[in-house]
Amino acid sequence: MSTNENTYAVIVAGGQGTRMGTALPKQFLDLDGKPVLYHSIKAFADAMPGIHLILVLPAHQISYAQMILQAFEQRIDLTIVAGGETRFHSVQNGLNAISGEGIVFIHDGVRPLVSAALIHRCYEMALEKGSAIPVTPAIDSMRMIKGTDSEPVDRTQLRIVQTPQTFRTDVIKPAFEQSYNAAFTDEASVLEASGKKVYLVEGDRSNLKITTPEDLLIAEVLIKSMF
Ligand SMILES: Nc1ccn([C@@H]2O[C@H](COP(=O)(O)OP(=O)(O)OP(=O)(O)O)[C@@H](O)[C@H]2O)c(=O)n1
Ligand SMILES: C[C@](O)(CO)[C@H](O)COP(=O)(O)O
Repeated sequence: MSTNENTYAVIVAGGQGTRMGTALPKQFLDLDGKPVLYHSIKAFADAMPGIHLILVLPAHQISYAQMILQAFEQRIDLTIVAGGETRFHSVQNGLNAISGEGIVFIHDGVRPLVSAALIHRCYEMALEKGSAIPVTPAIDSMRMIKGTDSEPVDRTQLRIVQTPQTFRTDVIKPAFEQSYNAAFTDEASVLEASGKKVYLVEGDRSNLKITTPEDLLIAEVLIKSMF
Protein backbone atom coordinates (compact mmCIF):
# COMPACT_ATOMS: atom_id res chain seq x y z
CA MET A 1 0.00 0.00 0.00
CA SER A 2 1.50 3.37 -1.03
CA THR A 3 1.67 6.43 1.23
CA ASN A 4 -1.69 8.23 1.43
CA GLU A 5 -3.45 5.34 -0.35
CA ASN A 6 -6.67 6.22 1.52
CA THR A 7 -6.45 9.96 0.95
CA TYR A 8 -8.34 11.92 -1.72
CA ALA A 9 -8.54 15.53 -2.86
CA VAL A 10 -11.50 16.85 -4.84
CA ILE A 11 -10.21 19.99 -6.57
CA VAL A 12 -13.23 21.96 -7.79
CA ALA A 13 -12.55 24.01 -10.91
CA GLY A 14 -15.91 23.78 -12.64
CA GLY A 15 -16.86 27.46 -12.39
CA GLN A 16 -16.85 30.20 -15.02
CA GLY A 17 -15.22 32.98 -12.96
CA THR A 18 -17.76 35.68 -13.77
CA ARG A 19 -16.38 38.09 -11.14
CA MET A 20 -12.92 37.88 -12.72
CA GLY A 21 -14.45 38.96 -16.01
CA THR A 22 -11.98 37.21 -18.33
CA ALA A 23 -12.98 35.08 -21.32
CA LEU A 24 -10.83 32.21 -20.05
CA PRO A 25 -12.05 31.05 -16.59
CA LYS A 26 -9.71 32.19 -13.80
CA GLN A 27 -8.54 28.63 -12.92
CA PHE A 28 -6.76 28.55 -16.32
CA LEU A 29 -5.15 32.01 -16.09
CA ASP A 30 -1.39 32.35 -15.75
CA LEU A 31 0.19 32.59 -12.31
CA ASP A 32 3.99 32.62 -12.15
CA GLY A 33 4.23 30.94 -15.56
CA LYS A 34 1.71 28.13 -14.96
CA PRO A 35 -2.11 27.95 -14.87
CA VAL A 36 -3.63 28.79 -11.46
CA LEU A 37 -5.06 25.27 -11.30
CA TYR A 38 -1.64 23.69 -11.82
CA HIS A 39 -0.41 25.19 -8.53
CA SER A 40 -3.49 23.97 -6.62
CA ILE A 41 -3.07 20.40 -7.89
CA LYS A 42 0.70 20.38 -7.31
CA ALA A 43 0.28 21.54 -3.71
CA PHE A 44 -1.63 18.35 -2.86
CA ALA A 45 0.52 16.04 -4.99
CA ASP A 46 3.64 17.37 -3.20
CA ALA A 47 2.22 17.52 0.33
CA MET A 48 0.55 14.09 0.25
CA PRO A 49 2.50 11.73 -2.05
CA GLY A 50 0.26 8.96 -3.45
CA ILE A 51 -2.95 10.95 -2.92
CA HIS A 52 -5.84 10.26 -5.33
CA LEU A 53 -6.80 13.53 -7.02
CA ILE A 54 -10.26 14.16 -8.47
CA LEU A 55 -10.31 17.23 -10.68
CA VAL A 56 -13.72 18.77 -11.42
CA LEU A 57 -13.81 20.84 -14.61
CA PRO A 58 -16.41 22.65 -16.71
CA ALA A 59 -17.82 19.93 -18.99
CA HIS A 60 -16.85 21.80 -22.17
CA GLN A 61 -13.27 22.44 -21.01
CA ILE A 62 -12.20 18.95 -20.02
CA SER A 63 -9.92 18.51 -23.04
CA TYR A 64 -8.20 21.80 -22.16
CA ALA A 65 -7.04 20.18 -18.90
CA GLN A 66 -4.56 18.04 -20.86
CA MET A 67 -2.39 21.11 -21.22
CA ILE A 68 -2.23 21.48 -17.44
CA LEU A 69 -1.53 17.82 -16.84
CA GLN A 70 1.30 17.79 -19.37
CA ALA A 71 3.03 20.40 -17.24
CA PHE A 72 3.51 17.87 -14.46
CA GLU A 73 6.96 16.38 -14.17
CA GLN A 74 5.83 13.87 -11.59
CA ARG A 75 3.28 11.11 -12.10
CA ILE A 76 0.02 11.79 -10.31
CA ASP A 77 -3.11 9.73 -9.82
CA LEU A 78 -5.78 11.99 -11.28
CA THR A 79 -9.40 11.42 -12.31
CA ILE A 80 -11.27 14.11 -14.21
CA VAL A 81 -15.02 14.59 -13.79
CA ALA A 82 -17.46 17.15 -15.18
CA GLY A 83 -18.71 19.94 -12.93
CA GLY A 84 -22.30 20.86 -12.15
CA GLU A 85 -24.52 23.92 -12.13
CA THR A 86 -23.27 25.18 -8.74
CA ARG A 87 -20.21 24.55 -6.60
CA PHE A 88 -22.34 22.15 -4.48
CA HIS A 89 -23.11 20.05 -7.57
CA SER A 90 -19.47 20.06 -8.66
CA VAL A 91 -18.37 18.83 -5.23
CA GLN A 92 -21.12 16.21 -5.32
CA ASN A 93 -19.84 14.94 -8.69
CA GLY A 94 -16.30 14.82 -7.31
CA LEU A 95 -17.32 12.88 -4.19
CA ASN A 96 -19.31 10.42 -6.31
CA ALA A 97 -16.07 9.52 -8.09
CA ILE A 98 -14.60 8.21 -4.80
CA SER A 99 -15.36 4.55 -4.08
CA GLY A 100 -12.90 3.93 -1.23
CA GLU A 101 -12.96 5.21 2.34
CA GLY A 102 -10.54 7.54 4.09
CA ILE A 103 -9.85 11.25 4.28
CA VAL A 104 -10.97 13.66 1.55
CA PHE A 105 -9.83 17.25 1.04
CA ILE A 106 -12.27 19.48 -0.88
CA HIS A 107 -10.36 22.41 -2.29
CA ASP A 108 -11.07 25.36 -4.57
CA GLY A 109 -8.94 25.09 -7.71
CA VAL A 110 -8.56 28.85 -7.41
CA ARG A 111 -6.70 28.72 -4.08
CA PRO A 112 -3.24 28.00 -5.55
CA LEU A 113 -1.22 29.17 -2.53
CA VAL A 114 -2.39 26.48 -0.11
CA SER A 115 0.61 25.39 1.97
CA ALA A 116 1.74 21.90 2.92
CA ALA A 117 1.49 22.95 6.58
CA LEU A 118 -2.21 23.82 6.18
CA ILE A 119 -2.91 20.59 4.25
CA HIS A 120 -1.29 18.54 7.03
CA ARG A 121 -3.10 20.50 9.78
CA CYS A 122 -6.47 19.82 8.11
CA TYR A 123 -5.60 16.14 7.63
CA GLU A 124 -4.73 15.60 11.30
CA MET A 125 -7.88 17.36 12.55
CA ALA A 126 -10.15 15.45 10.13
CA LEU A 127 -8.57 12.16 11.15
CA GLU A 128 -9.24 12.94 14.81
CA LYS A 129 -12.65 14.69 14.61
CA GLY A 130 -14.16 13.76 11.21
CA SER A 131 -14.09 17.32 9.85
CA ALA A 132 -11.64 20.22 9.60
CA ILE A 133 -12.63 23.66 8.30
CA PRO A 134 -9.77 26.19 7.96
CA VAL A 135 -10.65 29.70 9.13
CA THR A 136 -8.86 32.99 9.70
CA PRO A 137 -9.82 35.88 12.00
CA ALA A 138 -11.84 38.79 10.61
CA ILE A 139 -9.26 41.58 10.73
CA ASP A 140 -11.36 44.49 9.44
CA SER A 141 -14.17 46.23 11.27
CA MET A 142 -17.53 44.78 10.26
CA ARG A 143 -20.99 46.27 9.79
CA MET A 144 -24.34 44.52 9.34
CA ILE A 145 -26.65 46.14 6.82
CA LYS A 146 -30.15 46.76 8.24
CA GLY A 147 -32.29 48.11 5.42
CA THR A 148 -31.02 51.63 4.78
CA ASP A 149 -29.01 51.62 8.06
CA SER A 150 -26.13 49.57 9.35
CA GLU A 151 -24.75 48.53 12.74
CA PRO A 152 -21.36 47.33 13.99
CA VAL A 153 -20.71 43.62 14.44
CA ASP A 154 -18.33 42.12 17.02
CA ARG A 155 -15.55 40.87 14.74
CA THR A 156 -14.01 38.74 17.48
CA GLN A 157 -16.96 36.37 16.97
CA LEU A 158 -16.44 36.09 13.19
CA ARG A 159 -14.15 33.89 11.11
CA ILE A 160 -13.37 33.87 7.38
CA VAL A 161 -13.78 30.40 5.87
CA GLN A 162 -11.28 28.80 3.50
CA THR A 163 -10.58 25.47 1.84
CA PRO A 164 -9.35 22.70 1.91
CA GLN A 165 -12.38 21.64 3.92
CA THR A 166 -11.37 18.16 5.00
CA PHE A 167 -13.44 15.17 6.12
CA ARG A 168 -13.64 11.47 6.72
CA THR A 169 -15.45 10.14 3.66
CA ASP A 170 -18.06 8.37 5.82
CA VAL A 171 -18.94 11.78 7.33
CA ILE A 172 -19.14 13.98 4.20
CA LYS A 173 -20.50 11.61 1.56
CA PRO A 174 -23.89 11.05 3.28
CA ALA A 175 -24.18 14.85 3.81
CA PHE A 176 -23.96 15.38 0.04
CA GLU A 177 -26.98 13.12 -0.51
CA GLN A 178 -29.16 16.08 0.62
CA SER A 179 -31.04 18.18 -1.92
CA TYR A 180 -29.35 21.42 -2.92
CA ASN A 181 -30.04 24.51 -0.84
CA ALA A 182 -28.83 28.00 -1.90
CA ALA A 183 -27.37 28.45 1.61
CA PHE A 184 -24.79 25.73 0.84
CA THR A 185 -21.83 28.01 0.02
CA ASP A 186 -19.26 25.52 1.31
CA GLU A 187 -18.95 21.97 2.67
CA ALA A 188 -19.22 23.10 6.31
CA SER A 189 -22.75 24.39 5.67
CA VAL A 190 -23.71 21.11 3.97
CA LEU A 191 -22.26 19.04 6.81
CA GLU A 192 -24.02 21.11 9.47
CA ALA A 193 -27.38 20.78 7.66
CA SER A 194 -26.95 17.00 7.88
CA GLY A 195 -26.77 17.30 11.68
CA LYS A 196 -23.02 16.81 12.06
CA LYS A 197 -20.60 19.04 13.97
CA VAL A 198 -18.13 21.25 12.16
CA TYR A 199 -14.60 21.47 13.61
CA LEU A 200 -12.50 24.55 12.87
CA VAL A 201 -8.76 24.60 12.31
CA GLU A 202 -6.37 27.55 11.93
CA GLY A 203 -6.31 28.70 8.29
CA ASP A 204 -3.73 30.82 6.53
CA ARG A 205 -4.21 34.39 5.24
CA SER A 206 -1.90 33.63 2.30
CA ASN A 207 -4.31 30.94 1.11
CA LEU A 208 -6.36 33.49 -0.80
CA LYS A 209 -9.16 32.64 -3.23
CA ILE A 210 -8.63 34.20 -6.62
CA THR A 211 -11.93 35.90 -7.29
CA THR A 212 -11.14 39.30 -8.89
CA PRO A 213 -8.21 40.69 -10.94
CA GLU A 214 -6.72 42.23 -7.76
CA ASP A 215 -6.45 38.78 -6.18
CA LEU A 216 -4.39 37.52 -9.11
CA LEU A 217 -1.97 40.45 -8.72
CA ILE A 218 -1.59 39.75 -4.98
CA ALA A 219 -1.10 36.02 -5.64
CA GLU A 220 1.64 36.82 -8.17
CA VAL A 221 3.57 38.70 -5.48
CA LEU A 222 2.92 36.10 -2.77
CA ILE A 223 3.91 33.08 -4.84
CA LYS A 224 7.35 34.56 -5.48
CA SER A 225 7.93 35.04 -1.76
CA MET A 226 6.45 31.71 -0.58
CA PHE A 227 7.82 28.97 -2.84
N1 LIG B 1 -20.45 25.31 -10.70
C1 LIG B 1 -19.27 25.52 -10.09
C2 LIG B 1 -18.96 26.77 -9.51
C3 LIG B 1 -17.72 26.93 -8.90
N2 LIG B 1 -16.83 25.92 -8.89
C4 LIG B 1 -15.49 26.11 -8.33
O1 LIG B 1 -15.57 26.51 -6.97
C5 LIG B 1 -14.44 27.32 -6.63
C6 LIG B 1 -14.84 28.58 -5.87
O2 LIG B 1 -15.87 29.26 -6.54
P1 LIG B 1 -15.80 30.74 -7.10
O3 LIG B 1 -14.59 31.43 -6.66
O4 LIG B 1 -17.12 31.36 -6.83
O5 LIG B 1 -15.64 30.45 -8.67
P2 LIG B 1 -16.58 30.78 -9.89
O6 LIG B 1 -17.96 30.24 -9.67
O7 LIG B 1 -15.85 30.32 -11.08
O8 LIG B 1 -16.58 32.39 -9.85
P3 LIG B 1 -17.76 33.42 -10.01
O9 LIG B 1 -18.67 33.19 -8.82
O10 LIG B 1 -17.10 34.75 -10.00
O11 LIG B 1 -18.45 33.10 -11.32
C7 LIG B 1 -13.73 27.64 -7.95
O12 LIG B 1 -12.52 26.89 -8.03
C8 LIG B 1 -14.73 27.24 -9.01
O13 LIG B 1 -14.14 26.79 -10.24
C9 LIG B 1 -17.17 24.68 -9.45
O14 LIG B 1 -16.36 23.75 -9.42
N3 LIG B 1 -18.38 24.51 -10.05
C1 LIG C 1 -15.76 27.52 -0.17
C2 LIG C 1 -15.27 28.93 -0.13
O1 LIG C 1 -14.01 29.05 -0.76
C3 LIG C 1 -15.07 29.34 1.31
O2 LIG C 1 -14.53 30.61 1.37
C4 LIG C 1 -16.21 29.87 -0.79
O3 LIG C 1 -17.41 29.91 -0.10
C5 LIG C 1 -16.47 29.53 -2.24
O4 LIG C 1 -16.54 30.67 -2.98
P1 LIG C 1 -17.86 31.35 -3.58
O5 LIG C 1 -17.34 32.60 -4.16
O6 LIG C 1 -18.82 31.56 -2.45
O7 LIG C 1 -18.36 30.36 -4.58
